[in-house]
This record gives sequence, structure tokens and C-alpha cells, in this order.
Amino acid sequence: MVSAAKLILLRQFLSILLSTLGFFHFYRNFVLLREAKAIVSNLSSIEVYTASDPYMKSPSLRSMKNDSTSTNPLSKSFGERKRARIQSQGGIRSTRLAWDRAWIDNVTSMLGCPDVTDDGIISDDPNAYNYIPTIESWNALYRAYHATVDPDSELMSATQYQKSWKVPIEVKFQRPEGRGVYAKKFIPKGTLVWSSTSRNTATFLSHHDRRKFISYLTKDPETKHLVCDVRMWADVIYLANTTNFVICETFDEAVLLNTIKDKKSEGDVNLEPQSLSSSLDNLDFDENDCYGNDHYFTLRDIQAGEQFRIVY
Ligand SMILES: C[S@@+](CC[C@H](N)C(=O)[O-])C[C@H]1O[C@@H](n2cnc3c(N)ncnc32)[C@H](O)[C@@H]1O
Repeated sequence: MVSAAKLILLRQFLSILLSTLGFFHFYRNFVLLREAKAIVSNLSSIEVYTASDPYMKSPSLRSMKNDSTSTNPLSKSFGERKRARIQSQGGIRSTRLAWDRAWIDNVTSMLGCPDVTDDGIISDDPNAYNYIPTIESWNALYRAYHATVDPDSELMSATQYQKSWKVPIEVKFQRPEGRGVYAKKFIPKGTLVWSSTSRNTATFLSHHDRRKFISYLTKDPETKHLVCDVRMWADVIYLANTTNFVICETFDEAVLLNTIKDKKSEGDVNLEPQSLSSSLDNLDFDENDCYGNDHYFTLRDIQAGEQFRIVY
């Protein structure tokens, strides 16, 4: 008798628990969707981005005037601070990824960003978005990161930190792949062309942080178009020996490196990543760091005007 009553109580308890969890899940998704809609409706006017928008060709980005004078002293405890944040937040769980993607898709589609797949730009509209980021664009992203995610971050504005590219480069746009990075002069095989440290790569420890960053960009008419770009540039890096991950986004032209689409084009790959145990400028290497130890070397001689390609 007693055990039957206990069983009924247990079943009731379980069903209440499941309904509560279900409700929270529903509520959380509802809040996320409302958040995305609110951002878009807060934009004074939703413009469809075209190459003819004047601010896209040469963004003035008023507020970045102070970048060259602002200081961002290096902190020795950066790695520890980051590890503590990762631990306190328990890292990021993959279950939230789909929702986060839906949120970003919602914002970018309402902003009029072009449809882009892994095979490149879908639209043949000649006026579709083809913005080439400038140093002001990278600085705007840096400022948005500091304003929304981590004011004490070691991430530096491009004005202050320009050491990532070791060779002269040029960014050009072509369809369907969009922007790409090209060598401006001959580069011999085995040359180090790009290095990353946490000075030029933002680390997001939660999807919430990345959404705050993106929302911030949407608020300024001079930066909102950058949302069309940052949606494509995030990488997910798994933390050592865990299933948790961090989201990494580099704020320089390395995010514009294109890949190849088939085996036939293997010869077009001309850069390879290498992790170096000895220090180049990766003084802040940390196994949980976004690209803390990433370097690209030329696989072969590269001619002036050739596009850099990596495998991803
Ligand atoms: C990290 S971004 C590279 C920069 C990108 N081209 C841009 O304009 O922002 C990766 C995206 O570039 C495009 N892409 C890269 N390599 C490509 C290729 N070989 N063919 C077509 N599209 C490519 C795909 O749309 C891919 O999702």
C-alpha cells in the first residue's frame, strides 16, 4: 500500500518536474526570439545593404577617434582570469548553438544581409553587400567587444596592434566567394605570413556575450552593417579535455581567408597552419585560448597578386 502511494507521489513529482523544465525551456526560447525582434524593431530604419550606401564604402565611424591614444595595458593575469571565467560559467554547451544561430539569422535577415552559404554568396545582385573592411571596421569591433563583453580584455584595436600580418596584403571581392586576401608581392616558400595572439582575437565565453556584442553593433548606423560580416567569422574552439567550447573571432583580415571546394583545387592551397612551441609573438599562449598559438606559413612560393587559401 505504502509503496504504491510512494510510487504515485514519485510519478506526480516527476511529471511536475518535467512540466516545469519544459516551461523554462519554452520561456527561454520565447525570450530569445523576443530579444531578436526587439533589436530589429529598435533600428530606426531597416536598410538593405548595397554597395552604394556611402558609409559602407568609407565608414567614418566617428567614435573611434580616440583609438590611437587609448591605452590598453597588458595584464599578466589574463590567462588566469579567462580560465576563472570559463570555470565560473561552466563553458558553453552545444545545445544552445541552434538557438543562437536562429537568433543571428533572424537579425541578419531583417538587416538585409545577403544569403551566404559555404559555397559563397547566393544572390547575383550586382549591388549586393561587398564591403571591404578597413582598419576602422576592426577598431569598431574591438570597441564593441570592450563595451559589451570584457572591458579589461587584452584585445587591442587594430590601430594599436598591427603585428598579425607579416607580409603586405590586399583584400579583394569576387563572386561567389566574396572577400579574399591576396599577396601584394612575391613571397618565398616557408615564410611566416600571419600570427595570432589574444591581442587580435576576441574570445566569447557564452552565446549571450556574443549576442550582446552583435546587438551593440546594430545600434549604430555606422556599424550595424558589420553584423553581416561577424556572423560568418566566428569559430568554435573546444577547450582541452572537455566538451565545452569558446567562440573565437579574429578582428583582422585573417577572417577573410577563403578555402577550396574540391580535391581538384588542392594546388590552390598555399598556406598551412603551424603551432610553434617556441615563442614568436605568442607570449600569451594558453591551451584554452582562441588561436593563442596560430601561425600561417607559405606551403610554396606565392606570386604577387595570388590569393591566399587555407583548408577549413
Ligand atoms: C571565413 S569566411 C571567408 C571570407 C568570406 N569570403 C567573406 O567575404 O567574408 C568563409 C565563407 O567564405 C565563402 N568561401 C570561402 N571559400 C570559398 C570557395 N572556395 N568558394 C565559395 N565560397 C567560399 C563561404 O561563403 C564561406 O562560408
